[in-house]
Amino acid sequence: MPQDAPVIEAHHLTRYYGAQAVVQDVSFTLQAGETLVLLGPSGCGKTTLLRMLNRLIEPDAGTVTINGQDVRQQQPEQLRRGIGYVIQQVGLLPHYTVAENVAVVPQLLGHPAAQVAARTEELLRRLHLPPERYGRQYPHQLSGGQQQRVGLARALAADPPIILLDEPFGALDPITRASIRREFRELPELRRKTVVLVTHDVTEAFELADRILLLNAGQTQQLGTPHELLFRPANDFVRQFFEAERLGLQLRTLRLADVLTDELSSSQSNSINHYQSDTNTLPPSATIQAALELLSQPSATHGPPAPEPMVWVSAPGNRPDLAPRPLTYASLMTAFGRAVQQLSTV
Ligand SMILES: Nc1ncnc2c1ncn2[C@@H]1O[C@H](COP(=O)(O)OP(=O)(O)OP(=O)(O)O)[C@@H](O)[C@H]1O
Repeated sequence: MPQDAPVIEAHHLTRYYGAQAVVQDVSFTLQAGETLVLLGPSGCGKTTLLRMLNRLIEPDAGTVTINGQDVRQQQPEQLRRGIGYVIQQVGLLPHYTVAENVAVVPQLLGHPAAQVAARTEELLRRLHLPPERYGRQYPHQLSGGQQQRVGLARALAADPPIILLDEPFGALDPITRASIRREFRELPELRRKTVVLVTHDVTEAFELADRILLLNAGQTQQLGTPHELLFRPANDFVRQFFEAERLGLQLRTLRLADVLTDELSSSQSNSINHYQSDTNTLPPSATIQAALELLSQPSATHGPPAPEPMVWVSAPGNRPDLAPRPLTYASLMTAFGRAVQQLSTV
């Protein structure tokens, strides 16, 4: 969970190319552990905004402070060693092995050799590149997805508190992309880090973001949680930007606890007699999408109290006295439709 002191503060950032303001008066504040996704159509200024955070581009107006210090007071090289940076083109050093590529920044920072070696091994293993197999290979011997994993390992190697990512999964096919994204999201160390990620992929933004900054023509259209952008769009641009994927985004954003409000707080349940196993049980914090996926598994229960596929929702943490509830497609979709209608009309 985010702590109080801001890690990154962007104040009124503006950048021109010629007469065109490609980033215009953009501000945001990020706390430790938060992930901000910069989202918007091609050319809207996402990369320019990201690169102003680590001084790869200097703003024409506005300031960036990191841990309370103006980045202009720091040498750009020094600043960048404390900030992990991952780009779509990966940018691995072709004449360095995989292990050497991962070790570059910790070595520059003077970390002890044994510590660097141990950290490199650990990261390669965690990103599904066993070091005994891949450590001595060269980048050209790896697939695009594997190179992208090395790029991530390299950005994480010195354990920087801040990571900036520019379309990090952009060059990959959709299946590899989804699986690396899942690995990325589940990396335990990312929970402590402050992450800013550029994408134009709406699903990716909703999967990874704590908050989204939606840009158009260099200007902030809305800064908020995925839930806020979806159900409280600030203007027509925001509403239309999500239109084509609205249903999928609602399924990924709403949680069982959001749609089963009455069911989960009611003490009237006789389902406990039928409750069989926890392999088909979801917590109330699971998304509707996760519940639909579990319902479609062959392992979904068929039996009392319902003859059709059925999963269970465990009681909320504050009501351990309640029994798990059965959930079928029909009951889930009814609750989901009711919740969407309520959220859309408030
Ligand atoms: N070095 C440059 N010189 C002139 N114009 C530039 C330069 N870099 C970027 N631009 C322009 O600034 C605008 C914003 O570019 P930027 O790369 O930040 O957009 P983006 O949202 O990241 O786009 P994409 O999603 O296509 O990568 C674009 O119109 C681009 O043409």
